[in-house]
Amino acid sequence: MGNWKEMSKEELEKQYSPSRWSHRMDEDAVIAAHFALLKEGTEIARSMFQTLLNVPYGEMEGEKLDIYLPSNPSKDLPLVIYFHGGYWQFLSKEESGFLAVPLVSSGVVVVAVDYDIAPKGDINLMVSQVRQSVISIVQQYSHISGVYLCGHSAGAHLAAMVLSTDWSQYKIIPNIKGAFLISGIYDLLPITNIYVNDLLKMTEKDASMNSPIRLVTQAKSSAAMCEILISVAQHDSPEFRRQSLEYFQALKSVGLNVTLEDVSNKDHFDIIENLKDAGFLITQSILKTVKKL
Ligand SMILES: N[C@@H](CC(=O)c1ccccc1NC=O)C(=O)O
Repeated sequence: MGNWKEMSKEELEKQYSPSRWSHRMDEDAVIAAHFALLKEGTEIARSMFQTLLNVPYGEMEGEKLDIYLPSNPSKDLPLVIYFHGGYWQFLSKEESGFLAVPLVSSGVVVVAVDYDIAPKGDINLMVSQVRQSVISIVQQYSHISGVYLCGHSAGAHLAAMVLSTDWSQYKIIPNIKGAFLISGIYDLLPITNIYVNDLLKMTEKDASMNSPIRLVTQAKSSAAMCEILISVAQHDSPEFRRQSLEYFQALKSVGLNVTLEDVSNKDHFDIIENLKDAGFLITQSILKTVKKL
């Protein structure tokens, strides 16, 4: 899978430092602006809509989610579950409500999920938490018209891991109708020996077992009815772009319903920040898919 094995540690660290590829700002500024925008957008969403904040989906302290509700909730609304990015070590649901602004305004329920980021949580715990969050939502909201997943960066990885879940080990099988995977990582092996793994402390076995690109056979059976949209930014690094392309090809080769969207003039950060706007390409794709427009 690619030529990352031939790259020096220095080159790999550059490829897996999204902030170094932005054409808009320098590294520190793009990350600072990212945090500020997501936080501000989340506060706007909380002021606009009825919310249920800090709803538990499990026993552990970190297993909480926020629900953003349309004002006239009818019975069969679509529901989008969002998993935030931040390399499994930054961000939280407190910065994950921004995308509710255009979606909830159009009659979609939005759920933002917290999971225990590193160093508190490891990759196995995070994957099991996001799976449990989906189960919990489906149990509580039996009247919705469909459940859709959305994730950015590390959150797209987690959403992809949900698609590859063997649900026979759970009490119910959630009917996931679609997934929006934005600038994700689908093979974790390239990051096991670089700075990203300093806090995560994944072994190669952890990385391999939690790599969606190695679990497409499971996705083929668990996500057979799912509409999958993989988006990647023009100014994502070549390695990030390769990861999206190869995951797209792998899902396509087993016959899944998957589309790849190359989003021009965006980088790793504004590709998700722009989901606060109704007119943005990916917002429109999400609305079309979940509302069957
Ligand atoms: N060191 C990384 C940091 C990073 O990827 C990041 C940092 C804060 C919030 C989100 C991030 N990335 C993806 O979600 C970078 O160079 O961008």
